Amino acid sequence: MAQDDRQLTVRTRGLSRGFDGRAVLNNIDLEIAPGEFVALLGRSGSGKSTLLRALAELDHGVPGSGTLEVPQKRAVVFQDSRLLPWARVLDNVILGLDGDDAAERGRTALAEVGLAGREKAWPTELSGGEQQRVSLARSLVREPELLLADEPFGALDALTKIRMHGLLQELCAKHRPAVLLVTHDVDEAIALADRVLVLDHGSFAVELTIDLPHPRADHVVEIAEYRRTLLEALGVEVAV
Ligand SMILES: Nc1ncnc2c1ncn2[C@@H]1O[C@H](COP(=O)(O)OP(=O)(O)OP(=O)(O)O)[C@@H](O)[C@H]1O
Repeated sequence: MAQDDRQLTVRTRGLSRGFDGRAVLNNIDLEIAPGEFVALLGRSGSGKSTLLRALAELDHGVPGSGTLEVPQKRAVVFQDSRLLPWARVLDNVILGLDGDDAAERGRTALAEVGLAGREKAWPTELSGGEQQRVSLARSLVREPELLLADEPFGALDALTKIRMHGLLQELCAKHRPAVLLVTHDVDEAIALADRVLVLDHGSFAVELTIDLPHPRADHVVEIAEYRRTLLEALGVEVAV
């Protein structure tokens, strides 16, 4: 089959973005297949969020060029859950949804993220991890073909983060959105992704397929090898 005939959820060609005359993304060709989970690593300032915002079409006014194909049915999750403080949890989840069954769908999504019974809570009554669960439910209820996540677990403690990895993995296995996860965490990328990309100086320096079944934690030898490859690509010396 010719390459361009493949069914893809994301396709960029020659995507470039820059600020103040300085190139941040340089001719990026990115393809994400339906249901594929891609993690994006890169040093601070390498352009990860710039790429994610371009895919979310949240970068109007940013100078750039290239083409971008993304589905309309997409959702974005940020490090900060961005819940509306004056709306109860269920209302946050279904805000803007049409249909008589919106509340029912919202309840189902909340149950899926482990928050059944918390529909009437205010966001401030929830822990950081619970707020991120609500944020995931708000995305899920929209049945996105593409989930864009910008360091969604970056502010969580280590244990909560591991639980959230399990939850996200479970939700993705069930709903099969294509995912682009921006993260600083090499272990998170290896735990979750089918493919890891390392962004450096505006283009992909490394592309690594994580060829392990889920759950992955027991595959310590392979994980160590992937880890070494990715840390080297990020310029971190690994002394073992
Ligand atoms: N709105 C903006 N105006 C000017 N420069 C910007 C703007 N947004 C991003 N930049 C610059 O573009 C570069 C890439 O930023 P970006 O936020 O995409 O990096 P990142 O890899 O996500 O970083 P981090 O890991 O620290 O979040 C940085 O040098 C940043 O200062």
